[in-house]
Amino acid sequence: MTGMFYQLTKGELGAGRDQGACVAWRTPVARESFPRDLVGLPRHFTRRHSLKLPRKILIGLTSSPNRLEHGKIENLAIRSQRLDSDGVGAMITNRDEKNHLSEFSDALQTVAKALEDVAVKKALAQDEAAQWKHKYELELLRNSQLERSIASRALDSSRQDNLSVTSVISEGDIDATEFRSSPQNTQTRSNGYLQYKETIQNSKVLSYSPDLFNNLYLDTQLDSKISEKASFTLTLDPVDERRKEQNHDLVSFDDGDINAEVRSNKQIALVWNSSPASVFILLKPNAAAVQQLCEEMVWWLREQNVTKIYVEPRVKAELMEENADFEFIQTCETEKQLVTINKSVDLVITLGGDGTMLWAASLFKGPMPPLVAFSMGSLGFMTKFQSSMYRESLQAIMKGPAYITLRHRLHCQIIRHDRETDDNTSSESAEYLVLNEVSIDRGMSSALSNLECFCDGHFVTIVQGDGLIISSPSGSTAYSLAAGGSVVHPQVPGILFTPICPHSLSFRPLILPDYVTLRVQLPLNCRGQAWASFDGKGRQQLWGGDALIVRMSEWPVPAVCEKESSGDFLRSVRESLHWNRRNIQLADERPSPSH
Ligand SMILES: NC(=O)c1ccc[n+]([C@@H]2O[C@H](COP(=O)([O-])OP(=O)(O)OC[C@H]3O[C@@H](n4cnc5c(N)ncnc54)[C@H](O)[C@@H]3O)[C@@H](O)[C@H]2O)c1
Ligand SMILES: Nc1ncnc2c1ncn2[C@@H]1O[C@H](COP(=O)(O)OP(=O)(O)OP(=O)(O)O)[C@@H](O)[C@H]1O
Repeated sequence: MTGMFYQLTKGELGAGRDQGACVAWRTPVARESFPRDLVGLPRHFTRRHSLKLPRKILIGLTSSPNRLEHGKIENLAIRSQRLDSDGVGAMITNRDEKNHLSEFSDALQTVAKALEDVAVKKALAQDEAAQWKHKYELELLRNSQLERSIASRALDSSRQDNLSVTSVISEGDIDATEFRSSPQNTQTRSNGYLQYKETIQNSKVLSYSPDLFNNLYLDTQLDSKISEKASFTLTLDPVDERRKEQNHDLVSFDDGDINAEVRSNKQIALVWNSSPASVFILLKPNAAAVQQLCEEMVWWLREQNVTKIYVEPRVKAELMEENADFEFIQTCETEKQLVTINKSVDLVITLGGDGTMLWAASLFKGPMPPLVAFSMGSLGFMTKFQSSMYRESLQAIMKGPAYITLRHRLHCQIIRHDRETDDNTSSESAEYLVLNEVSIDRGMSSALSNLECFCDGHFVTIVQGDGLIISSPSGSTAYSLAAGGSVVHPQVPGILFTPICPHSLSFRPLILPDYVTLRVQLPLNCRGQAWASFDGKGRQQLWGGDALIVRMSEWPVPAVCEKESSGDFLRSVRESLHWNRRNIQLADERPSPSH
């Protein structure tokens, strides 16, 4: 035997030919020693980073080093260069054929390492590109906000009061960018979800200007008229006296001892600076009771001096069918108008179940006004307000203060693999904001899904099963719960990583910190298809080479609490999910020894 060559094509181990001296090596030992991580590793690498993997890798064993060097080794060397500067390292020479198996195994390990390194480099490069893109977009948004503010001043000096509020308040824009991208920056993360700038870092007050809720994300071409939204202030823990003395550093270094007295346990209260006067009501469709309540609520809101009431076009048509007097209700016909509505809405009200709340959140593809969710569904985990008490509840909320749960959303981006150029950086991409989760499943395919997962560029695992759920804490009680994920309080900053029916005994769900960027990609050679769903909607098919990038969004859903964040959450866990429901054990009827 002069030599043996093994071809690695599409992640499969096969046998090649060396000048007619080929030995087909298909023993179980060789297969077992084939490193698992190598199977299905991405083989599509951008030209920009020169990380394109070869379609075929040759691994040679020979008893003649010279032949390797001057024969097939040429082929190997070329491929090695493409793979990594360190080379494949799989060319092994061995005069002792008995040791071939172990040498071959070592060689494969080396190749696996090289492949993994390249995959990690690629993921890092793409994550970095995504982060830069994101920073760039934020910068654009800030600039356009600034420009609008300047234009507004020039246009109308009589609105000076409003403008001065805006300029002061703009210091306190809620923005989660820094804390996400900077895990080390514990100071700015001291309040969990809120990040506010130096000037007000210790003031315990976050203020929202009307401009804050303009839908900057979607459209910057809208009119630059001064918004008529009511302004308000979000105050950290104004009521709880016990916590007044606490400073907001997550970690303090007093006396050189590191302690963490204050964690992300703040309650957030909303205080209106001026009364809310415009409301957007969203209804669950095809429910007579919901429509009836909406009609009642509209008249009542008018009595409360709510001057602008918006509904969806479908709802306006239904209301007008009932009573032509509803003409005053406003609506939108186009997406652009919807954005304009978002700019001037003080409060969003949903009448329905959790699905209606998800629907409402999906309409706001950027900042969102406070949301009050009335329960008119079957489960109502997140919809804590009783519809029969809407007058009392809305009166209290519009007077303020009201507790708020900032329900964080996930920003998801699909990056399509360009099948023509064989890379996936240049193709079009679609973006989504989800309140619950993005799930990737195998759709109609009967094959195992095969999803390669990276976290901040680090290889995590390959999901082989029905799919994967990447969930927000709010979504932890939805699909993720059904797949065995932990129930997480909505104010715990994290991202849930929950497999769906993994074909493995040891694949436990994970909870990752909220600053990470996750990347899930389909190998080019995947057998089945995959589908991504966003809060159970908008299904998108993913093909081999496509990737999904998920990170925490900076635009949460500020949900008004019925009582306060923890009280509402625990009540839902007990009453909606019947968590730990069990008959209480009977008391011991024997007298205790002391009696
Ligand atoms: N196997 C499952 O449990 C499963 C499967 C698919 C989708 N879902 C969930 O359904 C959601 C879409 O909801 P929908 O109302 O539009 O669809 P839907 O009408 O199919 O209802 C899904 C159910 O999940 C509940 N739900 C939704 N969000 C919740 C949350 N955050 N906490 C607790 N319960 C919640 C709803 O109250 C409803 O009863 C998806 O985001 C997904 O989480 C669950
Ligand atoms: N305004 C809307 N427009 C279109 N679809 C909507 C709207 N509101 C709700 N939906 C959809 O209608 C479906 C049912 O709504 P919802 O979940 O609120 O009711 P439910 O199932 O009775 O309540 P629960 O979620 O408490 O079980 C959901 O899939 C939701 O996405």
